[in-house]
Amino acid sequence: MAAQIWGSEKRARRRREISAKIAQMPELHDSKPLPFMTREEKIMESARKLTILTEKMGQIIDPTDPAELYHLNNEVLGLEGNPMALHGVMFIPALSAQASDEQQAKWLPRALRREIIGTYAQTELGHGTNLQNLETTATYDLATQEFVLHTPQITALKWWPGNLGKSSNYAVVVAHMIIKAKNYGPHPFMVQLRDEKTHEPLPGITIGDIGPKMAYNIVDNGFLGFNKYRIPRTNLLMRHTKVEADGTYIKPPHAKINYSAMVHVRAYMLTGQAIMLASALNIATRYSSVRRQGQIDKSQPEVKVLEYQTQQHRLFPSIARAYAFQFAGAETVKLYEHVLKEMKSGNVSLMADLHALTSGLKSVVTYQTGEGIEQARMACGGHGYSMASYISEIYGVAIGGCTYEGENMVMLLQLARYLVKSAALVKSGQSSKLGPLVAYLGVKSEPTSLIDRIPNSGFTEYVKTFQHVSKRQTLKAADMFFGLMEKGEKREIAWNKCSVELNRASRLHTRLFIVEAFVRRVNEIADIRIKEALTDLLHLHVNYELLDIASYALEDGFLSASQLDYIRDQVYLYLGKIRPNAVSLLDSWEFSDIELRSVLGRRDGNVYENLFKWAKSSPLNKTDVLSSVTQYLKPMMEKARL
Ligand SMILES: CCCCCCCCCCCC(=O)SCCNC(=O)CCNC(=O)[C@H](O)C(C)(C)COP(=O)(O)OP(=O)(O)OC[C@H]1O[C@@H](n2cnc3c(N)ncnc32)[C@H](O)[C@@H]1OP(=O)(O)O
Ligand SMILES: Cc1cc2nc3c(=O)[nH]c(=O)nc-3n(C[C@H](O)[C@H](O)[C@H](O)COP(=O)(O)OP(=O)(O)OC[C@H]3O[C@@H](n4cnc5c(N)ncnc54)[C@H](O)[C@@H]3O)c2cc1C
Repeated sequence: MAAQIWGSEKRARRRREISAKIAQMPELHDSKPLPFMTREEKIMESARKLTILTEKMGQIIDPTDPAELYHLNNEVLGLEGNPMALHGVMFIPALSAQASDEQQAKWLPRALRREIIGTYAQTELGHGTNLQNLETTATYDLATQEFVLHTPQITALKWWPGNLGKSSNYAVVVAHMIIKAKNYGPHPFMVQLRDEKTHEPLPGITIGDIGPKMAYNIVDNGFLGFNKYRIPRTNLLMRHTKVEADGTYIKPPHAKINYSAMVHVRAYMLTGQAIMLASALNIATRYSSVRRQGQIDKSQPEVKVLEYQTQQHRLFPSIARAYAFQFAGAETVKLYEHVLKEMKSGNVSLMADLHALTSGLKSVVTYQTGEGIEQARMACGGHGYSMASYISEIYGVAIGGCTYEGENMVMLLQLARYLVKSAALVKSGQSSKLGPLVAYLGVKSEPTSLIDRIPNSGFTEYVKTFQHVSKRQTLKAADMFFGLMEKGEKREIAWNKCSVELNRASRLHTRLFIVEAFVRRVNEIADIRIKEALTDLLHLHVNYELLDIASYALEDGFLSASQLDYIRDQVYLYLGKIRPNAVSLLDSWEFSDIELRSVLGRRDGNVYENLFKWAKSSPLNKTDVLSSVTQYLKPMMEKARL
């Protein structure tokens, strides 16, 4: 199963080997539990481990393999981030995709050797979503052949970029490029921010940390202002766009090609979300198989809380989602790598499809991951609320994904643009022009679902039902939009008036894709035992998800009330079937205790001993009487007693 999750036997084996090596290297372990550290201590601890990793990485992993590097980071540095998180996730991908060969030769080896640390500075205090209204300017000075970066007012301060505040000395900065008074829109520039020797900010640069956040507090998300700060013309990233010495602008082959670093993260973050969801569920499910509370049959001893149907219903559909996200994420990364290769050789025809797909997936996956992790926390009762579970940290980090790389609602609306265009093709009889991801919009649907009549259809009837509701909602929202315009409404106003319905279509379309990715994977599996276990999980997935969106299928009678009862029964049937495998389905992800960082979810299951030991090590327990008591509470009580 681990091979299914991680992509191959080799990958799964390498993960195990890497975890085993790290277990033998105490210098790479947290020196004390992260929840007991201040933010400054955590940042120091992370930097300490990061530098050891830089020295010893070659002994542990193949540093050219991104999957191995990712696992190493998760184990050693953890999910709260690290001082170079954005360096790997966005800075290097931005240079790789957007810098010319000559620029790459100059900067990439230095970045890869970690001579310099970089980030991706795009979002501003006043604007994150609407990139067209970013305010930082890069004005070309023909006389000196330099761009002059400037922050015209407080809202133009770069705000949020990870590791910008304190760690990075370089950044890819997105600014509006102005040449001879003409604004060419946002473009990426390579900018040195700090002196390479002293790490002091360079003159003309105001920079710092934006303060603590809900989670991710090892990352120094930062602010950045420029005061007429000059950089050479050749620091504009010039793989796709060029500005010649005389100010001549050569436009890129696709208007949005400079957005590639964002698409990179949107594609890769899906498996990251799956891992966080599976981690939280691993903790909750292990704990639920240790925790005994109450009886189902009063004549019997107390049961493990995992025996309760409500507990299973709370956890198991999310287990199925974690697998589904992992499989859909793997397909998306494959597509992304293909499109990137095509883009490098000038073929940009697949960019729109990739953008639509990743926009929808990042939104649905991050939202449902957040839901699943919060359920996992509640499933642990009181101990879930303790930082000893570590679930609150996982939650805080995971839901950051609902916001970064494009706010979820906004990204769903990006997918909706694609769906509406596709609906227009269907309506004008041009279904043959539909791309493979939306081809189902052009296929005539049956009048009613056959879900309960062909139970051995190998999920075909389920996929058809998802297709039906997605198609119906897409066409309905598109009709609403076109209808308003026909009545004379301006396009943008009509769009806004339909946007809730449009986003519903986007979610349904994305959920269909996730189901299909899960079905595709299960169909590919040869090992009968693995296939069986995953088929059970897939049964739970399709039935649970369909129940969740049933109102769309009931509206037009595609599903009947009795079919809904059938689907519900199937959910209960598969909850029971999955119960014996539940812990194994999560243990198969093979998270080490070091990686999970959860006292509650450790592999040994010694929950109560571990919790007591952990509480005793709390800094508050170093002394029996705190100074807050001697200084304030004791005098207060004494005064009251007089
Ligand atoms: C590893 C895990 C670790 C995980 C660890 C991760 C650590 C955290 C990292 C976080 C880093 C960040 O957040 S970095 C900052 C991220 N920021 C964002 O994501 C900003 C979100 N905003 C945007 O992406 C954009 O502004 C949009 C897409 C919302 C709107 O862009 P716009 O330029 O105004 O375009 P708009 O008019 O809406 O659309 C014009 C046309 O362009 C198309 N279009 C728009 N974008 C694209 C695109 N990328 N590719 C192709 N086409 C595109 C549209 O579909 C549309 O096509 P047509 O319909 O006309 O055909
Ligand atoms: C943990 C974290 C890490 C980050 N890292 C980076 C980084 O490394 N580099 C970087 O540059 N940025 C980074 N960001 C910033 C991030 O990319 C932005 O916050 C994000 O793109 C959302 O933009 P915003 O903050 O402007 O939200 P807003 O757009 O202001 O969103 C506020 C509300 O307005 C709604 N809204 C906005 N526009 C529309 C619209 N057109 N239609 C409908 N509704 C709309 C949204 O749906 C939302 O409900 C990070 C953010 C976080 C939280």
